[in-house]
Amino acid sequence: MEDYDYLFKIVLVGNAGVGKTCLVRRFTQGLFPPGQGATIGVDFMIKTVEIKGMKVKLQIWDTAGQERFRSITQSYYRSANALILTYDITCEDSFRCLPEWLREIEQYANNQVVTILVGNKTDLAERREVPVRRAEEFAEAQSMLYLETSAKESDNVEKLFLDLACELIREAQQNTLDNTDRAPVPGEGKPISYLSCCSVN
Ligand SMILES: Nc1nc2c(ncn2[C@@H]2O[C@H](COP(=O)(O)OP(=O)(O)OP(=O)(O)O)[C@@H](O)[C@H]2O)c(=O)[nH]1
Repeated sequence: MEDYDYLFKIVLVGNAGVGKTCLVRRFTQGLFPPGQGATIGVDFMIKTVEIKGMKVKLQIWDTAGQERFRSITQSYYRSANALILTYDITCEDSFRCLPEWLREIEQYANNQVVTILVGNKTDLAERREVPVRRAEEFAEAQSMLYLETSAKESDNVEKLFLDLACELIREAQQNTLDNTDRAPVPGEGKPISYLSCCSVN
């Protein structure tokens, strides 16, 4: 027996140094690690949360932002249910690279993937280089959700992962409904569980 109702795979992508590892560590372990080194390849963490009485297991994959790991990290996109596309609000460069990340997503992720744009490091407001409005417009144009966070101050980090989990549950339930509503095609087999629950012994 599985000990959860839903299992979702979430992958974080974005330039090196934007704070992907810190976001994951803050959410899964409740800490902001000092002197966090660059991620090598990919890292993996699990956290189970409870949403509306359901156990939701989140498999969180933290990918390296450095270009040299790109061929490894791309292979993790395919099976992702959600992608957290992260930039640093104090680093214009990390925002300017977003179209490049979107091309990667388009090429390697499945077309059902839920993508959220995250501007991290809001605690460094005095060093902000990317205005909120600009990021909002970019996210809207790309049909992405958008949120700003601070892994350091723990601002919006819990909200980021829980909102994403809620959205994934909503989509999963919608897909189940769509499949259940589908009229049976003549000759198409029915699942055994359906037949057995209707049989009279
Ligand atoms: N002030 C501030 N610093 C942050 C925040 N998040 C991360 N940092 C710092 O940014 C630097 C990079 O953080 P990481 O989490 O390693 O960044 P990353 O995106 O995982 O980097 P790669 O593994 O190289 O892709 C570290 O020095 C962190 O301490 C934040 O919310 N606020």
